[in-house]
Amino acid sequence: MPPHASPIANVSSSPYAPKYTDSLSRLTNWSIIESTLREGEQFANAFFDTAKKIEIAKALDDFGVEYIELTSPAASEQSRLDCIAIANLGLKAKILTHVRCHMDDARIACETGVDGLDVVIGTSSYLREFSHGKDMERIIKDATEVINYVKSKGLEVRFSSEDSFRSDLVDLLNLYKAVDQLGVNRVGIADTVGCANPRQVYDLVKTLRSVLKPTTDIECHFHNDTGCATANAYAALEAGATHIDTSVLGIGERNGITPIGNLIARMFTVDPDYVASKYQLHKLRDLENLIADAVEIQVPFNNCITGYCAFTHKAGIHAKAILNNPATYEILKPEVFGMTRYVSIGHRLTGWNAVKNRAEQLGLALSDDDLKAITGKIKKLADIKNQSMEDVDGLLRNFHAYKVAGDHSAIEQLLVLPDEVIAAAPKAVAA
Ligand SMILES: CC(=O)SCCNC(=O)CCNC(=O)[C@H](O)C(C)(C)COP(=O)(O)OP(=O)(O)OC[C@H]1O[C@@H](n2cnc3c(N)ncnc32)[C@H](O)[C@@H]1OP(=O)(O)O
Ligand SMILES: O=C(O)CCC(=O)C(=O)O
Ligand SMILES: [Zn+2]
Repeated sequence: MPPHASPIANVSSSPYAPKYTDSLSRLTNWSIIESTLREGEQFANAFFDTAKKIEIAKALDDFGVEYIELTSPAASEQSRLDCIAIANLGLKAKILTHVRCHMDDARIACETGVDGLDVVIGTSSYLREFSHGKDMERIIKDATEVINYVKSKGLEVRFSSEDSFRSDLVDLLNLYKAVDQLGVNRVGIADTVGCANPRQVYDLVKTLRSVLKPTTDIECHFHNDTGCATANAYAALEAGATHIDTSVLGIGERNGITPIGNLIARMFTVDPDYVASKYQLHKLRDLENLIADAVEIQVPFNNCITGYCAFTHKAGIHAKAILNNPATYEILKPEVFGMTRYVSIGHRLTGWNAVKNRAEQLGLALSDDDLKAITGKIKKLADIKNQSMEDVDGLLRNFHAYKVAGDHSAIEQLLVLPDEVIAAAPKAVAA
């Protein structure tokens, strides 16, 4: 095995793999703040009753997330009761609740039994003018009061600037320095409208890292409006962020945030053993199915790891190489996640090596010439419509039976397209 190779991943031979250790990087030392029960509740379809919230919290805890973030107890009486119920489950994960930078919210939240508060306030001019109406001086004043109060209760506190990437950098750094001096556990950066790209994220996190105490953690929250939520999370960790907000399947306000499964897939390629040591990877599919059912959506077909064709190989060139060595076209090993690989055969992009493999699975001894002839027949049929595995198996079995019987004319017959198939074919094919 090449240096750094892992028996659970196919990532070791990338010529672009990091060749030196970047002192800022937290790519191999990071935590998840799982926000399905906060950001996820902001998804248009989401309604979680208490029992469902508890089931989700337990499933997240089983999976191994470090933190579970809950909707503000100020949102409604039931939200408050649910916060208390989940804070009292005795889970391994730390329980946080997410509140406005306001003493009313902080007081209610501190009485719920959670481990910590994620405090947020918008800092962009859009939000200062059109949301809460406070200037930077007032934000720092309110932040100071809330943070001191939460700390006086002995709880963990994170302070975050909503819409960080449309906020003035000098304003942001002044605010973060002020809250850092107050002794927050973490500061947060939020790409609330999904406008940031990985390079901007890297720059902002790196700058922030340089002004904070080394012991202050950095949490990042990325919306996916322009498709960068997972890449931005990766860039943030490269630049020294310590915590990433996720939700299951990425559910959240609008089209949501970094999906936990995407983050796992991405980070697995960096340090598979580290990721496998923290999270119960084979439970990811059940976790996603739980949320998909709860909010009445399908797991997307192209979901990382668990999408229904995430480990399906189709084109003949791919199929041959995959059958020889799965590392050729797979960066992740399906079995690590409790998934299985599938080679699709019954289509016009198939190749004789894939057909040979299927014949071997069926225990049918056929020569290479036989298999090439059968492949030709599959392609002719598949030019009209894709063939099922049963169709392909039937063809292989019949060919084999005629061969054993020495019935050459039956084989010839088998290899031509029947008249009724030609007649039923679309005109261009029949001609
Ligand atoms: C980007 C994000 O996702 S942040 C998290 C979003 N989460 C939520 O909104 C939680 C669910 N929200 C709710 O249940 C309600 O909005 C509540 C309970 C928080 C507030 O409800 P209401 O008092 O009816 O106010 P409303 O929702 O209409 O407006 C928000 C109020 O919070 C203020 N506000 C907005 N953001 C903040 C903030 N970060 N810190 C302090 N105050 C804020 C606004 O100025 C406004 O105050 P106003 O009542 O003086 O106008
Ligand atoms: O609290 C935070 O950091 C993030 C809040 C949020 O959901 C957002 O800004 O999109
Ligand atoms: Zn958000």
